[in-house]
Amino acid sequence: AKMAPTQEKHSSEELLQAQVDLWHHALGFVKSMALKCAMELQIPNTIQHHGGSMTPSELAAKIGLHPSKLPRLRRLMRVLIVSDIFVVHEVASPNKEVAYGLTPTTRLLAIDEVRSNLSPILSLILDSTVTAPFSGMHSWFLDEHSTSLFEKAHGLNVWEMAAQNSTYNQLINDAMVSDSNFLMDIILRECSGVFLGIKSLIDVAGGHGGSAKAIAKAFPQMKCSVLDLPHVVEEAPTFDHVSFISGDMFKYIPPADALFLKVRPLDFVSSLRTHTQFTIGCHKVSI
Ligand SMILES: C[S@@+](CC[C@H](N)C(=O)[O-])C[C@H]1O[C@@H](n2cnc3c(N)ncnc32)[C@H](O)[C@@H]1O
Repeated sequence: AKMAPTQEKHSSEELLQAQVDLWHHALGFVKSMALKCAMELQIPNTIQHHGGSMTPSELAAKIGLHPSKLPRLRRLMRVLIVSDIFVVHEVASPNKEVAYGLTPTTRLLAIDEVRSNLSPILSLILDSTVTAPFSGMHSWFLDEHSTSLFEKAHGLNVWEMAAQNSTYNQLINDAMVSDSNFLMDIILRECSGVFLGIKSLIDVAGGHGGSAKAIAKAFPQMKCSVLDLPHVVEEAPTFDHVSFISGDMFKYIPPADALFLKVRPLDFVSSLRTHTQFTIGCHKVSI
């Protein structure tokens, strides 16, 4: 009798490469966690305050690590250097020491750059309330009634959690302001024309007013308001020229010349590239 076709034979090299690919993919989370760790150890700020360059031992001493952790600090930094989060260069010393430096990416995390500091939004993205639900993704798929991955894991949605927990409320509100400060500079630089002629504007679900503040500053004649949920508005700062309205956008939005709705859809398929869309009246702008 004819034998069943045997499994296609692969060379040892192909098998080993396939195994390495699996390992790389499975360990992808190490990149995120290394970034979280560097932020929590204040590494971007520490290097920035030291003039933009530090040797591993200088860095370890400054952030308060025991000398026994130095080899692991080098390893952490190697992960981040491979991802172009930091750079490394050799310093002119007899023992050929290296020094770590910042890149345009990490400069966005250094506290001195107040307007464009993205660490609050990254702290939210890397928070365990956001990352942990991903390990239950299969049960979300198998549950026909589940809404979001977050809700499946926590039993309530992000806004409900923020309403119940003031620390979480602050984490979210600060995150949104940091994203808005950064993006509004670019939006106002690239397409401020869409705002011309508008006398009153409401930023719908505008958080703590990061966007509204930037618009009001660029267009002082415009009456700018922010509509958001009560637990957000209660903690909102006060700004000249921006008023806050507490309410639910699904129930009532006060009239205005323009409604501004800034959303940031995450496109997981195209490897987590994000883009921003904002809508003003009939204009829909994507950057
Ligand atoms: C992802 S944040 C975006 C904040 C802001 N638009 C920005 O781009 O920085 C979503 C905001 O929607 C608010 N929100 C959620 N549900 C809402 C509702 N039903 N009515 C009004 N605001 C709501 C949240 O409190 C939060 O501030």
